[in-house]
Amino acid sequence: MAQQPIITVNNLVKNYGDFAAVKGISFEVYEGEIFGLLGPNGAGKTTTLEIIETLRDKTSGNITVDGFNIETAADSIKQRIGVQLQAAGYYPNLNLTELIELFCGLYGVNISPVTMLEKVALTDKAKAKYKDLSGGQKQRFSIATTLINNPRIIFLDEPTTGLDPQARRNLWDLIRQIRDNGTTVVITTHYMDEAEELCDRVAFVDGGHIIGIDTPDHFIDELIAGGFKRRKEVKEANLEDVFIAKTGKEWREG
Ligand SMILES: Nc1ncnc2c1ncn2[C@@H]1O[C@H](COP(=O)(O)OP(=O)(O)OP(=O)(O)O)[C@@H](O)[C@H]1O
Repeated sequence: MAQQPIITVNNLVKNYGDFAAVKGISFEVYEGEIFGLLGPNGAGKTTTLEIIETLRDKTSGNITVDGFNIETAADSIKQRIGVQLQAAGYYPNLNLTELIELFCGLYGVNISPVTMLEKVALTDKAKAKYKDLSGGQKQRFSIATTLINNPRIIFLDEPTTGLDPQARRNLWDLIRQIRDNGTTVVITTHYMDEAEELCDRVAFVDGGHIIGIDTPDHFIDELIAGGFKRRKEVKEANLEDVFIAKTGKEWREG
């Protein structure tokens, strides 16, 4: 079956004053995939995401999200997407149930907080405050908040940074589950193992340009076909596998 684009970015340019952060990039995100934007610090990933999310103005270029043009239908786009807020966005004195109720009010939707917390395995923290959660729990909670308006697409900017190996793997499972339930996921990450494991396709961004888009498998096969060889013989496991084998796979953060 042909892949249906749900996001189309055409020749996007973003200048901050004299500085060109995004220099004419084009790509499509397909419906139902996990799409990764990869690249070094300052490559222009967050800028690109924020423009697609309608949070930042572009300098030029065309973008459509779920059939809506960002210039003429930003409000319709906002209704169809879920964006992870930075931690500072959460009221410190509200517990998770109250925070979800607050978000439901903002979106004008009626969903039980327990249902949302169940999706991210946080029902036992329903009465806890956000600030008292572990790093992995905070990330899961913020992913739950992206799902409240039943979005077509969610955007996750480095969702596993700072998490331990179990918490990262559990978050990968959660993100796959969200994809399997029909939500398209756009993610940025600096972890290549994460991108390889999680993303259906990735785009490499460097210096404001896209320098390649493909599946992780194709990229790797292409490199090998070009004669690339790792210097060291690769073992069948790595230190992270040892860590997981010794400490288990269960949720760690209570
Ligand atoms: N508001 C701003 N004003 C001026 N320059 C900015 C602004 N926001 C970002 N930049 C610059 O634009 C470039 C791209 O930044 P961006 O945050 O999009 O990169 P990134 O790929 O997300 O990087 P990282 O991986 O570090 O998050 C950087 O050189 C950054 O300093």
